Amino acid sequence: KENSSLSTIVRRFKDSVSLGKTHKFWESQPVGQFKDIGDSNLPEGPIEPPTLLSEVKQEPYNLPSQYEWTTCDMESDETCREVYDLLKCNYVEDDENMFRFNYSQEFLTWALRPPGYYRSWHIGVRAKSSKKLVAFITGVPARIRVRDEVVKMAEINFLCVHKKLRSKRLAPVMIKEVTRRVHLENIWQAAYTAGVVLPTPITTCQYWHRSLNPKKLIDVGFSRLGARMTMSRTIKLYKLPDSPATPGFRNMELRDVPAVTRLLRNYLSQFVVAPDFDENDVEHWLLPTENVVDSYLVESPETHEITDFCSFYTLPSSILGNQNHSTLKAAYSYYNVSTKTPLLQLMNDALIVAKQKDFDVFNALDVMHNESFLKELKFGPGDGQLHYYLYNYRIRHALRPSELGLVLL
Ligand SMILES: CCCCCCCCCCCCCC(=O)SCCNC(=O)CCNC(=O)[C@H](O)C(C)(C)COP(=O)(O)OP(=O)(O)OC[C@H]1O[C@@H](n2cnc3c(N)ncnc32)[C@H](O)[C@@H]1OP(=O)(O)O
Ligand SMILES: CNCCCN(C)c1ncc(F)c(N2CC(C(=O)NCc3cnc4ccccn34)C2)n1
Repeated sequence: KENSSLSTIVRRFKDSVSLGKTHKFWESQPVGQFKDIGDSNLPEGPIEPPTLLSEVKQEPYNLPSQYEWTTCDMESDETCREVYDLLKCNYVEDDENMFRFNYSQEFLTWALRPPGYYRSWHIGVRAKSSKKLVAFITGVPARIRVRDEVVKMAEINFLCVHKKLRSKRLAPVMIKEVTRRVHLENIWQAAYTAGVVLPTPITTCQYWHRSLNPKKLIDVGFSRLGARMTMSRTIKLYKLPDSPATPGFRNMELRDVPAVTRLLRNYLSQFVVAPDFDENDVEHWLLPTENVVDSYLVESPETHEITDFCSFYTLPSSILGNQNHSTLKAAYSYYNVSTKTPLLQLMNDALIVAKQKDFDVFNALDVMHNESFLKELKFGPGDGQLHYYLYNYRIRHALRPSELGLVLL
């Protein structure tokens, strides 16, 4: 978006203010502090040592008296529906409150039940009287490599407080409670992302968007007709072939897990921060799951070697207050590896299959090697930034997005 809208200016102002304001909660936490930026005497690694499990607070943190903790069993359709409804109405919106993420129920059960997950890390808050779910926060276990150290971490996500309960300091209680429950499993680090600036990002990424259905995107206000552009010229600009160009480009299947794991582990080893995926992880996170995650690979027609891989996840957004459309169908670039097929061609094939699947837009962060294809494949810079954070682990210098090999949902 060339001329920054007022909301972007306001957000940038808030971001810069955040650097100056006191963060009563975050200044009490073992995270990089703004005052420490540039202090290269501070060692890289854990900020606080682990404590003895007997020393971890055994009972949950106190909630305001009218609320109670609940563990959300995502295997229960009823509970999963309650979580879905809470997020559908109260989760992340864009700066102009035109869109709100609408993570599907099947996406949530996939995102929250990876190998080795803990049900106790799916934490809800209910009103005692109505039993209504009013807040949520989750963790899932992950092995994250930072430089040459593989660290057991919790990936924290889906922090949500009902709109009616905002600005009551509930979020810090949710965060302390998930921290306590993660500590009980002898895990002392976490990774998380947010659209807001907190102490202290390890890197800040830019979102890029590739129009697939430009007419709808303009109708709903996601994008604007370019200067000196007509609608028909815009539709032609973003037109894509009907089928992928790469010979041997096909859906990933269960039998491909070992080869894809090798390909991905080798590729991710070049980044400073990246997941340490094994075959079980690859089977869960990357095997195609309808309406949740799509993954493709290139199998050489001659040698049957698997040489390239690309994937994207499905995250629709509710369109708030538009007569003609209620849902924005968005695909988010996930993990991509190119060893033989040029990344540009591989990603163009990803755009082609996403368009075939009726997505309206294909989003990508400027992480890994994504910058090499964004402009050429007609992605435009978004106004959303995504800040990456580690909890209880210091990185001496902020990373460039291209040094990051981690995509959170
Ligand atoms: C070892 C294991 C560790 C595990 C934990 C690792 C840490 C995990 C951290 C969580 C990773 C989450 C990853 C995601 O899910 S990011 C997505 C977050 N969710 C949304 O944006 C959905 C819509 N918004 C809401 O539901 C509420 O506004 C939330 C719940 C976000 C804040 O509620 P509310 O607006 O009613 O505010 P408050 O009065 O209760 O509390 C104000 C305090 O909260 C700090 N705040 C505000 N927004 C965030 C945020 N996104 N991450 C961390 N902290 C945040 C804020 O700076 C202030 O602290 P301080 O500035 O005074 O210090
Ligand atoms: C905690 N998990 C982090 C990932 C959650 N993710 C995917 C996310 N976090 C912050 C963002 F800034 C963002 N953006 C995608 C870009 C975009 O599409 N912006 C227009 C738009 C359409 N729908 C929505 C809904 C909410 C916010 C912006 N929206 C900006 N994505």
